[in-house]
Amino acid sequence: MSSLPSGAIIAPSVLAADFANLQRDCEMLNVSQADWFHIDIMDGVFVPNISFGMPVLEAIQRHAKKPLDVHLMIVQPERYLETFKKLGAEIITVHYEACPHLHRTIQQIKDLGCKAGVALNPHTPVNVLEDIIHDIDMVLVMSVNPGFGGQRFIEHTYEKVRKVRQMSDTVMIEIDGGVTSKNAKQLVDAGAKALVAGSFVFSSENPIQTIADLKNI
Ligand SMILES: O=C(CO)[C@@H](O)[C@H](O)COP(=O)(O)O
Ligand SMILES: [Fe+2]
Repeated sequence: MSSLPSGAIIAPSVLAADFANLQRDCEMLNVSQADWFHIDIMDGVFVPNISFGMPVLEAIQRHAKKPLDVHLMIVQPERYLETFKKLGAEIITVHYEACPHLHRTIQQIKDLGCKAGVALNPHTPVNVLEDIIHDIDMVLVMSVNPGFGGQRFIEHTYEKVRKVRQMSDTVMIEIDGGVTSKNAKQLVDAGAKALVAGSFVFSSENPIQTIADLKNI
């Protein structure tokens, strides 16, 4: 991806924001050192939880002044790609496990002018990406089972990140789930570039400072 910051990209997950104060939390992210807004879309089918949909994303878009990094935990994501683009998505990530025609789905995302990411569940080996990795902009390595914020980081993630980095020098690697200041540096050292953090940021006393701490690992 072009014009990337030299350090880690910090992408706070809006799933952990206070939805009764969404504008306030978006404005907090705007003034913080956060690079992206991470947007978790869950359909209750691919994952056992429903997060939020288009009206909420439309509200986020009105207040967010940074790129929207949209993580689709839904079946048949190709049905909604155009809508997510219209709602401001700059990066769209679909799950390998949800896309039988992954190459086509990736092309559709790129044809919309978005960056294309592929997410892997914790049990999915990285070698399934062998024939697609050079067509995508980002690999999202799930470091928890998708569906919920606030879960514990799976330690095997470091090994997966190293394997993805061996497959490609250039692909962006994003880590999602249970990221804190305790594991952030080791993840970056293993080859990660973008770190998603939900509860660690929004449950902290001073989210702006917490984001700055992650940024400066
Ligand atoms: O995609 C997901 C969960 O499925 C994540 O983006 C979580 O929202 C991250 O939250 P924390 O684990 O950082 O609390
Ligand atoms: Fe996510």
